[in-house]
Amino acid sequence: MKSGIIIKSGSVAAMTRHAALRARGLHFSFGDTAVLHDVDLDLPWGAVTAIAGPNGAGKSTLVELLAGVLTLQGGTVDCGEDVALVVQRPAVPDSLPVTVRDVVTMGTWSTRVSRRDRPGRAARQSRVEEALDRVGLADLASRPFARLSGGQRQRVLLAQGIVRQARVFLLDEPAAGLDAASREQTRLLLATAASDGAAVACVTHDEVSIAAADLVIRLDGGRRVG
Ligand SMILES: Nc1ncnc2c1ncn2[C@@H]1O[C@H](COP(=O)(O)OP(=O)(O)OP(=O)(O)O)[C@@H](O)[C@H]1O
Repeated sequence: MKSGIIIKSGSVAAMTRHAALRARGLHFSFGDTAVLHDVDLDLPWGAVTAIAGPNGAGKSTLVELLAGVLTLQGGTVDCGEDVALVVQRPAVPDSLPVTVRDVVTMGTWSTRVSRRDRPGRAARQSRVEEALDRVGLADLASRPFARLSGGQRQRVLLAQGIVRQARVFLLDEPAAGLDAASREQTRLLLATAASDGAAVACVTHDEVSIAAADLVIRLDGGRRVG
């Protein structure tokens, strides 16, 4: 993956021109505490971008701004695409009776496709089953979402994004708390999404994931340092 297809076949300048998501001059503060200072970035199509940096550098804040979960205070984010956000610790009340399959099926509720162009029920169901299979959760499809581990919940959200046919995936520490085999499986999933053309960005502390990424964005103290 370090030999990212795009880097080898085109220039970084070309990737920048065709960025799936472009952010300029991002500033963000929690109260009086500034946590991001003038951050610029481009997420290219067809590549995995690792967002790295020490604890408290502002990585999660950055991803939440890019996904629109936090409201911009300064700067711009341009992205005309459906963004799938896979948060660090997907939470759900224990009493909420939703299964893994239900959560993935929510990906078929896209409002970006007109009712007329929406695939039929059977096609939607088979898309859900394929996505469950792709993230390795087919065996857990009927289990309540609240009874999954953190890493499994992240994979469910990833499957939901796949079903939604999201073109931009933002993941906050998809490797955190996973064993080596699951980390490798997640890296492969992200690489496959990128080789299918999606723009993938993941916050990570995992050196193997950073080394495997096509591009690395480094933050320190809320500033872009690489
Ligand atoms: N809701 C909040 N209210 C106040 N300060 C916050 C809040 N969320 C984050 N911060 C602060 O903003 C800074 C950046 O936090 P952020 O979670 O974005 O860093 P991070 O790089 O993702 O860290 P980590 O690697 O530990 O997950 C930290 O100093 C943190 O304490």
